[in-house]
Amino acid sequence: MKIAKAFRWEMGHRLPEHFGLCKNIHGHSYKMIVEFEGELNKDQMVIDYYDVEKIINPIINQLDHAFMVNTNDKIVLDFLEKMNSKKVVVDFDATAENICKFLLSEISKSNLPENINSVKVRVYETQFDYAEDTLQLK
Ligand SMILES: Nc1nc2c(c(=O)[nH]1)N=C([C@H](O)[C@H](O)COP(=O)(O)OP(=O)(O)OP(=O)(O)O)CN2
Repeated sequence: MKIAKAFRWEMGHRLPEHFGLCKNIHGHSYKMIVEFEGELNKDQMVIDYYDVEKIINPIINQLDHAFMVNTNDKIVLDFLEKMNSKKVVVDFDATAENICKFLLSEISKSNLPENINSVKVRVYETQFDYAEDTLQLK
């Protein structure tokens, strides 16, 4: 059985090596759908939506109104530091694919209930495109 919940956040990024417009500093209204798959627990739930929020909200709060910057992108990193601007420094370019991996890695740090077999995240960068990845726990 699966349950899912959607989350939104605003975040800036750029893809420094991109051939097109994405190399520019810009932002997106990101949307993530997180799915938990597993057996029903004693409360007849895969996981309570309240508990999903407890796991996901702190991760989203890190990202919301921040700029996700690759640690190698020294010009932007320097600018953000001088501006004392909210940032998430990562060791990858902020593609939708890598943001999925990042989110799954953050989710895996929380104490997930024993009955959960897998977690899937789907990240929409725009209304029309998304990346998706799954963390298999069992
Ligand atoms: N596989 C991926 N391709 C692209 C990514 C990505 O993360 N993974 N990212 C970008 C850019 O960040 C870009 O901002 C989003 O691209 P795009 O869908 O083209 O967005 P637009 O709003 O410009 O879309 P329009 O169709 O022009 O309205 C690019 N590729």
